[in-house]
Amino acid sequence: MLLGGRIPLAAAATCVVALQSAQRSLTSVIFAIDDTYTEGEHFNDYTGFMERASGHLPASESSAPAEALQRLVVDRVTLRYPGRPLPAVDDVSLTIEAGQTVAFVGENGSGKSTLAAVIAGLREATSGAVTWNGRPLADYDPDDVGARIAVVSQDFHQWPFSAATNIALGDMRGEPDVDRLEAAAARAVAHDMILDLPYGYDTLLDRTFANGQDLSGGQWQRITAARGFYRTADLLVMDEPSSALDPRAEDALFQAIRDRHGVATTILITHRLANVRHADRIYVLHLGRLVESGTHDELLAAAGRYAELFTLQASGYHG
Ligand SMILES: Nc1ncnc2c1ncn2[C@@H]1O[C@H](COP(=O)(O)OP(=O)(O)OP(=O)(O)O)[C@@H](O)[C@H]1O
Repeated sequence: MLLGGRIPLAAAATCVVALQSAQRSLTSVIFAIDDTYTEGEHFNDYTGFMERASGHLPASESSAPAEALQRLVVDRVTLRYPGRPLPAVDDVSLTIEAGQTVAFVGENGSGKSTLAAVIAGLREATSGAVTWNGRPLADYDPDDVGARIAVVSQDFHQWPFSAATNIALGDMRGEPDVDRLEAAAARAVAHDMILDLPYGYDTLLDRTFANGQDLSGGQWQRITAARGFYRTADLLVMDEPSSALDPRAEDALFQAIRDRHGVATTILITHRLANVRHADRIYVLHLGRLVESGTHDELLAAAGRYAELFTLQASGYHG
């Protein structure tokens, strides 16, 4: 582990400077910072974030402004991590239309997060391509396309800032907007919880500071989801957004995700299959390969891997 559970103060200060001086360069990578950074290839790459935020990673020479998402195509994408015998994502093709909610499901290690990272432009495919309105993602200005994509990662970082700033980090273009901030928090079931904090939205979320406050894992997860909702992105990737939430909060969060249907595009990754019933399309991954796709009803009728996992979960794993 290169960084501890908390970002060191000096790094936080550097980060604030980087954020302030490089608002234009701030991309969805902010959602993908992880405190379990172990190698240069990690999905949640802190160094990669800092370099992008400081403008160190050059945009592609042919970069073009990204227009609003109409159709996203994953065309025969394979990603092989260095030193791994098998690809994490193996020859996957799928199409996502604007406004759809799609779900990636499958057992641990089946490649869901890796595929989402390729779609979000956080990882480069070993082969194949992701196209945004028919044009390869790599052709766009990374900052520009990044501004249209938000990723709520399962390995979110706990920033030592106020609750308001932690949410506002979701969109650094312009001054934080209080109404938008509170609306995003409400959708993520975070608003009332924040109002209960000693200083409300101004509460510093780090107990090592005077008057700072610690949050539980589930409370942090709500803040992180609020960060995702705060960003007015065309495409929102939510990777296990409810793993630490209590049932009431989880239900409310998934209702908020359903409310996006037809308005914005959402990729949902979750092991809680009851929450993907309403998805327009469910993609089932197994050992990196796309093995099934369809609606919940279609997949149940097909009596394949999804039906097996769903039935197992619905029965409480006791058969
Ligand atoms: N940074 C990495 N370096 C090497 N291998 C990796 C890395 N990240 C993931 N993998 C491997 O890639 C495969 C797919 O991992 P991935 O995290 O995409 O699966 P997942 O379906 O999202 O899993 P989970 O449900 O546990 O979150 C796994 O075998 C995993 O061990």
